Amino acid sequence: MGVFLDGWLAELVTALSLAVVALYVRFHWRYQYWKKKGVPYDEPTFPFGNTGLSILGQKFYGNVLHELYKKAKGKRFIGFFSILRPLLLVRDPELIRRILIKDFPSFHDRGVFLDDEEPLNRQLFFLSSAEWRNRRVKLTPAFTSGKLKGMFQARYTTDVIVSVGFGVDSDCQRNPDSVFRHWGRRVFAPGLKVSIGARLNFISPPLADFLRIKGGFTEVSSFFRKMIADNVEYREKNKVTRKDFIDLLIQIKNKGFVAGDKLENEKSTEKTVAGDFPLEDLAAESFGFFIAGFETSSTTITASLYELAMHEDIQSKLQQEIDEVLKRYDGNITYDAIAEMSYLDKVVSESLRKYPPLPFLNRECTEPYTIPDSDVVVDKGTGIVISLFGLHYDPEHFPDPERFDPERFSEEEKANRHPYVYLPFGDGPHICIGMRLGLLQTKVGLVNLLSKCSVQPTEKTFRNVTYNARNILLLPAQVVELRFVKRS
Ligand code: HEM
Repeated sequence: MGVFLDGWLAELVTALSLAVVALYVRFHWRYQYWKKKGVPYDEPTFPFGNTGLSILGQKFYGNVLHELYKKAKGKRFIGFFSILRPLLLVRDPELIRRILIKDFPSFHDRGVFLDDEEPLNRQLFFLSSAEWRNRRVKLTPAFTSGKLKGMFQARYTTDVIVSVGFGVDSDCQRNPDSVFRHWGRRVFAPGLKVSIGARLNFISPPLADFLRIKGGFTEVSSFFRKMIADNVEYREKNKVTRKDFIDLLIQIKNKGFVAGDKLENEKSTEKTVAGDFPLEDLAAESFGFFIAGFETSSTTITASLYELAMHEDIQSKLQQEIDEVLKRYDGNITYDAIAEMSYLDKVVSESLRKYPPLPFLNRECTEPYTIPDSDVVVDKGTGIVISLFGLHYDPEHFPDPERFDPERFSEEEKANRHPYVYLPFGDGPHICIGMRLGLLQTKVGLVNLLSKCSVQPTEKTFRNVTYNARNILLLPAQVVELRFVKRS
């Protein structure tokens, strides 16, 4: 016998039904949000809003956003929902420019949730603005071209990142099972639970916060933190210096700034002092460099090689440039030699257009904001999303967008289009801090390979790429099979 009804089962079913109805009403009411504001929006469905396929791992989030972008053709922005959270996808390049740069004070957070109980989460990409600003000022001098030139060694992605970031030799090229590749893979090819968590951190931060989902790094946390702590201790004890990020981060930890840069004097305000960048933050930051630089650059190298294999004419033209420049540098792949390869720059730019490793940018509205030339007020807390697939594949900006054409990046073509329709590294104060390093290591990898080998498709090489729906970063769902043929 139940308290109100005949049996406990009937009471349970009734209570559950009432809860579902209450939830449904709550969602239905929330889903009127954009309508009430007079903003065009994509009709959401209960309970995931417009991002269900991505949260459930059935569709790549980059593609979900691309479709929304296409649906909003002719409009400056479109509203949508991630579960209960209203988001605004912005299409208009002029409005994008304002959000990223001029009106940055109203959008200074990225709006991604990562639990700060996990020490590795305390890194630039995820910090909220109060801490981010100070950290960004400290870290910027570590990425100047002078510093990169000093660190530069001709190695490939994992090795470069590991060498410059961690000060240890990873030997990933000769040993594909090296410990770094192993841990790198654990970060980027996580299990189901971690991958759902990672998607929620980006797609639905409030739910991730509610569920206290820590982000994907807990599994790898102790390995990286111990490695960095041992490394720092060894260097400090034995007075070892190497020209790498760890050196620079140790300087920040001990002195509060990086020596030898203009910024040292310009920006060392009273906030930039020793002691507010402890070892734990140093570890988080170097781990951040590892994760931000590992997959992004290797994806760009793979994408470039894939397109070059499919376009023999472009590959020959590039190899001709590489051969000519390297001849002048006695075969040495130096920083200056890479800088002289202008066609290489176009090829990499076009690869980043078609395959932006992070195919969206996000910001959170941090104070009510009236969209210029409209009556729409964006409320504090609203998520702002910019679809890079949308912009980079928009035929209005890039005619015949599926075609791989490095000439889109000739000075003339670049001058003919709006600068905010091509944003593989983002822009504004949150722009990728590792842009120069990412480009450099991608180019070094390509030059190393293409100076010795040509690349060809095999019968198994796919013609239509699809993306791994469980990942936030762009990763092909299939293996990219290519044949390398030694050049004579
Ligand atoms: C081809 C390589 C790379 C691509 C395409 C790429 C792309 C991006 C993008 C799109 C953002 C977001 C920018 C925004 O929101 O406006 C970003 C942020 C960031 N990237 Fe990269 N990245 C690359 C390589 C690297 C490397 C090598 C590092 C470090 C060693 C790095 C470190 C970071 C950090 C720390 C942030 C956060 C910056 C901030 O919020 O202040 N990235 N990157």
